[in-house]
Amino acid sequence: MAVSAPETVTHGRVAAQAVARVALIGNPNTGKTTLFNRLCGARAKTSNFPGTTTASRVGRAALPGEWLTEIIDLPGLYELSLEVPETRIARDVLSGAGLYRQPDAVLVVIDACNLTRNLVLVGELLAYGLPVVVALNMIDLAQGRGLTIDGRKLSERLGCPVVPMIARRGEGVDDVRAALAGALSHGRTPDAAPGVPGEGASIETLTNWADDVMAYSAGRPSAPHERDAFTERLDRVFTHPVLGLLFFILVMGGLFYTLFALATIPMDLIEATFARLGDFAAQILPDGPVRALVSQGIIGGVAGTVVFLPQICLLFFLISLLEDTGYLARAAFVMDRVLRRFGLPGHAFVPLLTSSACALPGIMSTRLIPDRRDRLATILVAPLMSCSARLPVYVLLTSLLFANRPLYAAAAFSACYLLGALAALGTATLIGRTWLRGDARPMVLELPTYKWPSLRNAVFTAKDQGISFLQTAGTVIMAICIVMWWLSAYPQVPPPEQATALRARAAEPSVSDTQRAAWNEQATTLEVRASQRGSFAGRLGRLAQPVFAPLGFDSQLTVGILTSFLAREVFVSTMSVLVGGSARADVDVGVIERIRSATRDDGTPLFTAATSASALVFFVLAMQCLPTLTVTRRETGSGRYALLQFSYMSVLAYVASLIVYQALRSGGIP
Ligand SMILES: Nc1nc2c(ncn2[C@@H]2O[C@H](COP(=O)(O)OP(=O)(O)OP(=O)(O)O)[C@@H](O)[C@H]2O)c(=O)[nH]1
Ligand SMILES: [Mg+2]
Repeated sequence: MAVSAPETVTHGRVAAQAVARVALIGNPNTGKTTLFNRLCGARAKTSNFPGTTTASRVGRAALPGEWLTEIIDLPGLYELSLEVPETRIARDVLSGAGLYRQPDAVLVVIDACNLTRNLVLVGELLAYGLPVVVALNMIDLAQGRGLTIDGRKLSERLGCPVVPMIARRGEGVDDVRAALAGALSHGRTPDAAPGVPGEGASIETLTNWADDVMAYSAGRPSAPHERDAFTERLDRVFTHPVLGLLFFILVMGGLFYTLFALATIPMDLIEATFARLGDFAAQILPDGPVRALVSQGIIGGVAGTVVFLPQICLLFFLISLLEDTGYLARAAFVMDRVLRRFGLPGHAFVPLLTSSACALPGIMSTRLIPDRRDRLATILVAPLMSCSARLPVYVLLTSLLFANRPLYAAAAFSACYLLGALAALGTATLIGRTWLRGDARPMVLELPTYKWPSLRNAVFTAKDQGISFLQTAGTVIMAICIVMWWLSAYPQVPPPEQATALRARAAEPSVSDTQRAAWNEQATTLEVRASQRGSFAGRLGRLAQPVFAPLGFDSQLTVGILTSFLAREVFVSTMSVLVGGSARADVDVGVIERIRSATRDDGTPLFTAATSASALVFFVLAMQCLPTLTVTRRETGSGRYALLQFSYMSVLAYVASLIVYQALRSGGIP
């Protein structure tokens, strides 16, 4: 919870700047966060999907008249009286319970297109007795549908200021500031307008009152279900049980294809650039441990991180666009029918989809799910969805599996996502039938209106996610890379006798140039292999290797797998550092090429088809993310569930990889 502890305000003294608190509240998807960002100059995530904000956040805004204001952006909610987590937070904030200091005013954002339903919440808030300012948002959309709302008449009936606005374009934001400053300087609650239902009024009374107010202030009566023919027609397709599902699969397929096709261009560029940079560093630095650390450890580590940035940014860019059009909410609706069969609520769609970017926000967004049983089930299965940290590993392993056959690679890539999703659903069913018995509740999700997606929003989302990837994953990856490089480079062992002998023979003047080069190369390979075997990493890998041998992993791959238990994306860079020494002499080969040419101790290729497939399955299913376990523990309030999640997924991954490897081997595939 991001709400800060209460501050003490000295009363009785005229302060140049007073700190006032304003609670920002409203139905889901009405534009609260958009307004919050405008008021506070912040850039919190907004999207055309109800329930984007799941925890409150606080920002500061300057209002006219020296008011320095703290604004609390609350999660969207329909009725204060409902017993769900987000309304409990809102009620606590409004009544100043616990840590919260009671706000000095309430800013309600209402959607002009759904006035009646939004007014129910306004009615409840008016009964609280705090000064209220109503922001009448999305008037552009309302006008587009021939609906006009008279702000003055509405204000008259509500007994509080009403400011028409278009938060997305920033129109009316100054008026909101002025109205807030006015409400704050009035201090005490104005008397309720006649006709406003008092405290404890039933939802029925409130709805009747809302209808009445609506009829009085709107130019054309509109029921919430009244929607234009275009929306109707689109919805009939998108929410159709069969067509809707087909369309959904098509959209997701297109999404991943675009991702795969477009991101490779900047990825290749980044790989080539870093390869050159490593080459350059190796040339200018004097020979020794520093040169090796910089050109292999550091530059290799940075390359292994940055190379996946294009894909992560592109994924979030595309999801943001999709979300903003309003399509994603239809997809959730379609998915509800599917998910409920597996004992998950339609609400779980958002956390699961988010988890296919990253399980951390995914698990946090399960706060939306009202039922604890449903919530727990969703949290437990969420990390099985393929997150973007698996992306680099999938890219690597699928391209090792299907070199120069991009179509096959793309298919294998999609199959990984499918396998993850199926494992999640299967596990949910299993949990629902055994441990957490009970039916998932049907979903009540409001379909937002269709909108043109905001490009600006998508760019910002992509940028934010990219930065946060670099900050969280990047720093961890960097650190692990350097440690891994050290583990694989030390302790240094003397070159094997055979290598020394080869070099001595190569140094003789009678030897031809080609023969000399060949002998030297053989010597290098022998030296590298010896130093790897003697290093800490080599010893560790050999120690654990028997456990992973039935999956087709050699000691290098075992080291890669072991280190990736902290954060799975580390795998690629670990492998690239580990096999770095045995790379071909030319420095220009990229990461993937280098790993492809890696060999086992006996000289046979490391990544055979069976091993690549087995490793791929392992990465789809294994729980290799320390931060996720921390969040599971926090969200479920018990380390037990984190432990359960870890053990279950590890065992699942091991068994599945074992089956794949052994089946492929017995099928004659190397
Ligand atoms: N056309 C139009 N769109 C708007 C306006 N204000 C916000 N939006 C869009 O409405 C969508 C929802 O905005 P958010 O700010 O995320 O809404 P929210 O109330 O914070 O939503 P939750 O956090 O999910 O409860 C976004 O796609 C915004 O770009 C407006 O005045 N006109
Ligand atoms: Mg929000």
